[in-house]
Amino acid sequence: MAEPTLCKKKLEGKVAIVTGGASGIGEATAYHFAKHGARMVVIADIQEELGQQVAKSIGFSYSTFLRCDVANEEQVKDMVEWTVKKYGQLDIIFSNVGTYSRRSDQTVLDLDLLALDHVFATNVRGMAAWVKQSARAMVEGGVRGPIVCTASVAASRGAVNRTDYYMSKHAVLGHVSSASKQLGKYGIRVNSISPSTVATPMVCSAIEMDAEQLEKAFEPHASLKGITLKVEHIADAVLFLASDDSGFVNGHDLVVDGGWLD
Ligand SMILES: NC(=O)c1ccc[n+]([C@@H]2O[C@H](COP(=O)([O-])OP(=O)(O)OC[C@H]3O[C@@H](n4cnc5c(N)ncnc54)[C@H](O)[C@@H]3O)[C@@H](O)[C@H]2O)c1
Repeated sequence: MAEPTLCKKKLEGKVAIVTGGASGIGEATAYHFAKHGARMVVIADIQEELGQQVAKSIGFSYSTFLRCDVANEEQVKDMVEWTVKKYGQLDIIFSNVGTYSRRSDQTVLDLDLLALDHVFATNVRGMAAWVKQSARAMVEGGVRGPIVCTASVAASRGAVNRTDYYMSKHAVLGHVSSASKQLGKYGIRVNSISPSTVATPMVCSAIEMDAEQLEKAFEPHASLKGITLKVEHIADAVLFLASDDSGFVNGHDLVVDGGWLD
């Protein structure tokens, strides 16, 4: 048997974009990508101060922040072009931005369609714009880069409220599945992650709980006991899908829910 050799870092030399990298799951993943050798992690977000802070604490030699509203395709296109021009390539995209509805009481009978439009503009249109523009750059540059999108456990079930959010996350799975079939011929893998509830600013403010309260409230949902879901667990799953460790995985939704019990 050959002598074991030291493993190289999983993302050595790669250029990655993380959308929604100023906070929560995106922030944890931006750190994780840098820790695993990414040459540059470009953070896209609308929260400028927080985004700059994340890039600064990773180190400006390894990370940078650009303001980009994912609902605006021109901004998405500009950011992809800027990244390719500045760093020579785009290897990995983690399209992670998502938002809750302005209204938590979105039920089928009382659906506020303007609030639905807002959620869809970010969660569906924004996701589609990122997959489209980054895949175009990858095809053009001959890059067989992985694309990872954030769905949710809400992508595969219904709920008694937040109808628009649940609908939008179902759309993410449909989009990822189609993209994986269409982009496979270029060697581009497209997968998603589906976390269950994890304490991030988005969820804590929507549910009006602090992190500790939220973790306690959702702990009974997991069949797995003695461990609490943290954003780092999700970043681990994203890293798997973004690295060669998942080299033959395409069109897969990786659920990170500790065995969610309905
Ligand atoms: N936290 C959870 O329990 C959970 C569970 C399943 C799925 N998700 C999904 O995870 C993803 C990340 O959410 P999070 O929980 O880390 O929330 P978060 O609020 O901590 O992070 C989301 C980030 O997206 C940014 N953002 C929002 N709208 C934007 C836009 N139009 N353009 C650019 N940036 C924008 C926000 O500024 C924020 O920094 C979302 O897609 C969310 O739906 C979260």
